[in-house]
Amino acid sequence: MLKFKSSFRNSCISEGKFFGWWAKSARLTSRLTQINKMGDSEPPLFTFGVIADVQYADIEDGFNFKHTRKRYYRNSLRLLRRANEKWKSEVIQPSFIIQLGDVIDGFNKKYNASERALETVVNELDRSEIGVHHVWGNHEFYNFSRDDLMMSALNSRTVDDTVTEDADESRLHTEESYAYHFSPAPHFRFVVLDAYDLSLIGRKEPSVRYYQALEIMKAHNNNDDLNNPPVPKGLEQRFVKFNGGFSQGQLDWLDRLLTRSDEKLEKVIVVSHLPVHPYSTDPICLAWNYDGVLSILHSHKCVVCFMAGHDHDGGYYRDSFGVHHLTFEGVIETPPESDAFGTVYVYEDRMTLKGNGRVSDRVLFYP
Ligand SMILES: Nc1ncnc2c1ncn2[C@@H]1O[C@H](COP(=O)(O)OP(=O)(O)O)[C@@H](O)[C@H]1O
Repeated sequence: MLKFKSSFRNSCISEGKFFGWWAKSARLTSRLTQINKMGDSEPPLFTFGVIADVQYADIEDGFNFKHTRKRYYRNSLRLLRRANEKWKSEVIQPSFIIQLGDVIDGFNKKYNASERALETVVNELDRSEIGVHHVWGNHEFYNFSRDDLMMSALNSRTVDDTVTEDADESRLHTEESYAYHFSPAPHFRFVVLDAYDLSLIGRKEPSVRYYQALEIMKAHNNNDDLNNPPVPKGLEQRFVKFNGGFSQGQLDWLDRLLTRSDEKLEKVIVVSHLPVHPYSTDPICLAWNYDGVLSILHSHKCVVCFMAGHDHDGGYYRDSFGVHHLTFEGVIETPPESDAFGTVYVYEDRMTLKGNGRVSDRVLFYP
């Protein structure tokens, strides 16, 4: 004990400073304990799980396009299992899970393994018996056509028909885009957006939306390879084939829906594969018409949070309207010894994100 004390004291500058530090640290510990106790003693209204960019494929590890990040294609399934087991073991079971898109990797298409890979991840998710809301990302479209996705296990829009009181509205877009909403608890609503509604990968070539997307791309990107960004830096980088945008029809629907939520004094969480705030992501990952979405979000009081994937490094920004923009770290670029998923505890005045591995803890007070 004495030995420890003296060597410890040797590393401290002075006894006075040591006791000052000790008193400060003790106060902080007690405050943190109080905060934890407050959180623990107050049961959340409900909780939900979030995971992004699993990109599973039964292939050897690889790298991203720039060779700056390793991609762990097989291990991503292990991390998905770990997340699911954690959610399953929670004292308060999550009401649902949000899968933010790119659940299997585009490489599956090359190996004719798309169906098998999808079955593998869906079986994995099914083990917890917690309902999953699936968002569609670019890798969904590398593997499947929009028609195939509509018929697949990745179409979770049917889930909302059982939980929303606005079934008519949720069906509004059945033919047009994969956008829907659901209300898991009174005064809370989630909106799933289709960020590839206008895109070269999510629309068939002879279609109005494909040609609209082509026009947008031609106006901003002259490269032969449209996955190659038009500029090396800045917001214009987002005009690449692996991104997309929201049709005017979808934006009008979102606006109407949020007006209704304002009237009902709801809190709304919007989710999409592509982020919409430039400070919440590397701009190369932004939705083409991110600004159109932002101006709608900002014209309604009900919006509290926007969650996205796509940028595997993740990001966070609270904008000037108090809306939290969370971009979740991608599972695919998460080393085997780490994790990348979160559980969100929803309260009357805030949401608390409990992150795992690369996903940080955050307290998100409503605007
Ligand atoms: N700078 C770039 N130039 C050309 N092609 C690119 C560039 N960045 C990505 N790509 C291509 O775009 C596609 C999507 O990129 P990828 O990194 O797989 O997306 P994600 O981050 O969604 O996994 C891939 O085919 C990739 O090779």
